[in-house]
Amino acid sequence: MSQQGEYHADMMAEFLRGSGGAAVIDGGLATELEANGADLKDALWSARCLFTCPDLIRKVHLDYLEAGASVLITGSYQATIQGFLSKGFSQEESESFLRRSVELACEARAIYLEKCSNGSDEAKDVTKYRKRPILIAASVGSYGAYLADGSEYSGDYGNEGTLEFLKNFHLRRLQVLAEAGPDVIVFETIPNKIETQAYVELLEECKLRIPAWFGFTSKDGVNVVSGDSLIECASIADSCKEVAAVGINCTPPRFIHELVLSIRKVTSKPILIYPNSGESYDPIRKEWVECSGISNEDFVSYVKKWHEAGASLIGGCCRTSPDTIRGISKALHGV
Ligand SMILES: C[S+](C)CC[C@H](N)C(=O)O
Ligand SMILES: N[C@@H](CCS)C(=O)O
Ligand SMILES: [Zn+2]
Repeated sequence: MSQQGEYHADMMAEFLRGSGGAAVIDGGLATELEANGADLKDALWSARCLFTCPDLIRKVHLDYLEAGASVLITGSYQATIQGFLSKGFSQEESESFLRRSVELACEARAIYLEKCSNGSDEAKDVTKYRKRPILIAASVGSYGAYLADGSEYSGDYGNEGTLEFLKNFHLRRLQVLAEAGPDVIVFETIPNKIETQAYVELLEECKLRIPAWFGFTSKDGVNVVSGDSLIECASIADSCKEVAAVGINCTPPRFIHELVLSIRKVTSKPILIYPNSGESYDPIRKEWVECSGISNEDFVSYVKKWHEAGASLIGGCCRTSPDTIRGISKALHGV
């Protein structure tokens, strides 16, 4: 393994050791922003909150820490320079929103850790306040997220989906997010092989000096949503020394066990999973079809099996909440 690869692997091993062998990722950020009254019916979706209600983003991060999360994923999933420019913001403003997404999560962590050690009565509630290692993961949503038409769930980018186009699309955003000081970059809801390749090439060219995590999305439990082979996508991620964890996000819980077993065949890196509730998304109405998902209790009942199958970073994606995270934390750590 290269020196950089070893450094990232050591950092992950230390984080997982400090997390009792398995770490809890947070739950749906957009979901919880919406539950707190934010309006996401916009092409920027949750990224809109970076300028309409940044304090709410910080509050939701804090709620997830109090629920037991040890990884906060930033509000930059649908935050792109191109998306902000098309709303009339300048390049400078667009870059500052990206930086803000990381700062808000860092601020929530600092507030939380201060509360853990300030000796107040509130801090004595060990179900909410436990000093522990906490990572800030800067979210990079796929090109399909920017398109705002749900194409992160199809991976169908038409003629624009070339390697060069995708690399150009993500380059500056990735640099700005990395410079804002997160612990990790997390590429979320990756729908196809070409975007996987684009991310890996960018990571190899950019030398960000922080590890990257890859989360693929599947709708059949076998392949990624485009129909490209998950095994091939996960192998491409595994081959990159900058990649420190590989896994699945925003995918129905019923598919996760098989997907973890498949990924384990092609990587020895830590496996992350943060499924959605299993509901389907209507990208035109920007609403979830509620009757199609599972309950928190059913979601949490899977957690131990996912861990036994090889997942060591476990959380929730869209339509999961602090209650889901409390359940995951209890299942893994008893609190
Ligand atoms: C992960 S999906 C629910 C995010 C929202 C989507 N890109 C949209 O703009 O409708
Ligand atoms: N990380 C995003 C969703 C990715 S599908 C969020 O939680 O809102
Ligand atoms: Zn999601």
